[in-house]
Amino acid sequence: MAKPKTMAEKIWEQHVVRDLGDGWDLLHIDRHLLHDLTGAAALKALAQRGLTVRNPELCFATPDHAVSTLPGRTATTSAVGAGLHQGLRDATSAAGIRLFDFDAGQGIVHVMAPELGLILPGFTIACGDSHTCTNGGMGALTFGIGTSECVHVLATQTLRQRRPKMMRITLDGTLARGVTPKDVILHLIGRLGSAGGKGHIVEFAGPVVRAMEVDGRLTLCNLAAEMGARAALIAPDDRLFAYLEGRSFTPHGAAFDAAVAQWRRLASDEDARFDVDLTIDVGDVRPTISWGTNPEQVVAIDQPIPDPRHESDAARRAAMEEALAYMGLEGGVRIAGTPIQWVFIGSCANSRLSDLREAAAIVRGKHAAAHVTAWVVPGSEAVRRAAEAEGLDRVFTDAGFQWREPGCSLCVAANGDRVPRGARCVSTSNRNFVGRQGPGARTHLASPAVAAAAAIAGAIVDVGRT
Ligand SMILES: CC(C)[C@H](C(=O)O)[C@@H](O)C(=O)O
Ligand code: SF4
Repeated sequence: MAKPKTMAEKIWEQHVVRDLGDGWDLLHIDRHLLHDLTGAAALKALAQRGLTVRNPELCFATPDHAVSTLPGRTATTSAVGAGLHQGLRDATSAAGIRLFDFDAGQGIVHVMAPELGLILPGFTIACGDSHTCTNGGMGALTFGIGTSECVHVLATQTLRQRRPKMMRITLDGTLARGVTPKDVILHLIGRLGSAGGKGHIVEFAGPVVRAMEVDGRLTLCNLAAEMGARAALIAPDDRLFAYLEGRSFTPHGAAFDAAVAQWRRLASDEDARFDVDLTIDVGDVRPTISWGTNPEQVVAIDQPIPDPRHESDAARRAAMEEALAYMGLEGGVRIAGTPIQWVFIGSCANSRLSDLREAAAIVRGKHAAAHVTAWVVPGSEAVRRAAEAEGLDRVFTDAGFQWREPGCSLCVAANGDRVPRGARCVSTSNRNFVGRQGPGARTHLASPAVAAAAAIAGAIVDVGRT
């Protein structure tokens, strides 16, 4: 009998072009996604080496990191981004690569690609970006790679990879009311640590994942990068097939049915062996928020910030003290009640339609606190249009929030926009590193619901109690 395999092993084996020895394989890449930073740089480097793109029809590009998100923007509104955007336009047009430009499907690459049906179960996906793992929520095997590896993929449509270790995290229980996929993944990162998934491809499984909408699965896989995982993925199921049917790049008619039959066989075999196999009951997870400068420094919203004086490990204690000093917080004090000045609802972690609905449900009929600047940045033009069609933009603008154009925006502050020094921002993004949202800016990672509630209250509040 054939050896039982994990889902990642099945996809991996279907894509091996050559065994390179020493645990390395050369893999075929089904889709290569390019953005305005690494994508444009890789195309430039390729041209400089006199090489051409092997399969332009398998490459798809969009400008997201450095574009302006100001309403009414053009390609030159962002002074930092203008050159990068033009570079991506020129290079993709010269290479014959399809560019989803402004007013033509633009968005954060990890938001627009799944919604267009560009990511299908069983595909291998490469992108010069660490959050490529988001796409594992679609049942794809992903590779977040560096610019030089992007050049390799452009030239050969293959990628050299070392065979990974496999980890499964089975999420058991039933989520409490008001607890979102973002809370679950922040909780998991807090519990397992920011190196908890290191060297592994993480498969999320179990009843909580099965009950989760596709958008939520994308959020879960997105933050696997913050657990150090090489990739994350979720077995495709009827919920995903229903999501995929009819999307622009999804197969249609009989081809779709045939694809579904193939996709059903991707799930890990019953007896498949994982190097690490965890089962975690998430029934008691509460809305969760980060307090520090690393995504593992999180706390349930009704709990006090951990006190470094109670930490016995000296290195950890020092890291906690340093984080608290940067964040302007004190250990042992309840996090709820901390005044905030900024809110950012956006990023590839949480800028899909369901995220905007989650935030709008809290904001509707209320107004942001006078001292708070609150931005809503939809993940893609398609999300923006869908949200506007159901009036969500008005819900936000009536409440004093800014309704912006799609892009990475304040998640990484690479387009010139930034949270001011010393300002405290509740952000639905995925990284809270020192200076991530601007020099001296203080970031608290949270769900759209927690961020929206904080904007209204002008302080971090327990959404369970608003
Ligand atoms: C700029 C890009 C290469 C980077 C990444 O790799 O993730 C960015 O998207 C981020 O989130 O920090
Ligand atoms: S939204 Fe943030 S995390 Fe996602 S790709 Fe852009 S910069 Fe990276």
